[in-house]
Amino acid sequence: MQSNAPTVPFPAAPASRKRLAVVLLNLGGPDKPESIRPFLVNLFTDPAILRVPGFIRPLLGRLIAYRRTKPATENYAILGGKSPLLELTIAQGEALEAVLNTDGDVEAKCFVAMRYWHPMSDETAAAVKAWGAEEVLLLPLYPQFSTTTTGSSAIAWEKAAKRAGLVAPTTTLCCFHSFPDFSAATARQVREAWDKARAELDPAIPLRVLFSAHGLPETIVEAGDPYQWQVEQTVERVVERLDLPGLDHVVCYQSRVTPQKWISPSTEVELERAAHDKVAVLVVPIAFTAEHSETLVELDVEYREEAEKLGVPGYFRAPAQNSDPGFIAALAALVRHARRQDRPLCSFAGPRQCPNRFGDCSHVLLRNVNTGGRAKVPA
Ligand SMILES: C=CC1=C(C)c2cc3[nH]c(cc4nc(cc5[nH]c(cc1n2)c(C)c5CCC(=O)O)C(CCC(=O)O)=C4C)c(C)c3C=C
Ligand SMILES: [Fe+2]
Ligand SMILES: [Fe+2]
Repeated sequence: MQSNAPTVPFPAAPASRKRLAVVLLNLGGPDKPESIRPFLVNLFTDPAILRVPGFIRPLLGRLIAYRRTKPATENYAILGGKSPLLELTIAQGEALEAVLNTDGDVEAKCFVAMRYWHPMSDETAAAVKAWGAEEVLLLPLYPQFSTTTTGSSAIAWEKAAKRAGLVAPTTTLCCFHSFPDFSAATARQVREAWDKARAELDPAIPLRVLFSAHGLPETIVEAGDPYQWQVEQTVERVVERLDLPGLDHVVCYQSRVTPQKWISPSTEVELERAAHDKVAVLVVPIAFTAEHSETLVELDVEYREEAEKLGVPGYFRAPAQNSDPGFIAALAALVRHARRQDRPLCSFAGPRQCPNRFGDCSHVLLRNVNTGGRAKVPA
């Protein structure tokens, strides 16, 4: 894992080992209380998030950010005034880099490019160039593709790479919602959390799994965003591997922050239903791969309190992946597949096509942004 600001020239790589920069894409979070407002301004002025005519966006985005600052500040105060996301992402990068460098054919280095707070794409693209990358792989830490997350980050990276003069061939991975190694690693963590919850809970009380994903405004899904469909796919694959026949489970959506209609059911409504049905819940974050405010505050504090108030007879939470070795091994497998470009990583099926802007990638996620080359489509 390389700091984004190299101060000394890097030594040349041995001739046979290509320099592969793996750029981990994530959303980012404030590093101190004063960063909360500008972080929110960056987020709400992104056209992928605030879909209004361009001339209104700067003003409206700032207004929404201004109104969101107080609740966000209260949330981050619980976490010491900052988001843990960068530290956790750096740790994921270090772990991934160690695994990738056991391969003989590459010299891999992981970088982090956050979308709305530092290090952002411009700094990272400059660092990747300074390191002398011969190949770049953009690896989103979002399992499911959304135009609001991976799509937005990929667009930001493309512009930043141009500004930095980074010309190394670049591959973008759009998603890994159904990637078997990812499903298996996630299922292992969920199963462990299930067994622990079951051991603590009165055997007479049923336990329901709430797979809780970040929500999206309905209009974004209606416009073709595959996120919700991919979340459902992830849940199906994970449940298949849990080996808990007849498991009572549901997919629900958290973190609504705008007044529009968001996709449903909400996690709050599912807590009400659990209270009504007198079942305990195991909440599993299914669209975040690292802990941050929406898991550590929303799930662990707010929803837990709400569940208690509603009389839900038990509240348990499975951890996000963070640097779980199984998850890191799955990321390494994804990187290897992506480099070989010989396997379909996207199971976005049928006539619907993955609307990521790097092409009509039905079944194929990868495209070489700089050269226009396509991944091979398997027969
Ligand atoms: C319209 C607003 C938002 C959409 C759409 C949205 C989509 C989306 N976000 C994530 C993952 C994360 N979101 C995070 C923070 C965050 N997100 C929004 C708004 C939207 N997100 C806000 C306003 C914030 C800031 C925090 C807050 O005010 O509550 C984070 C990082 C948080 C941290 O602690 O670091 C992540 C990660 C996904 C997966 C997603 C859609 C698929
Ligand atoms: Fe978000
Ligand atoms: Fe796709």
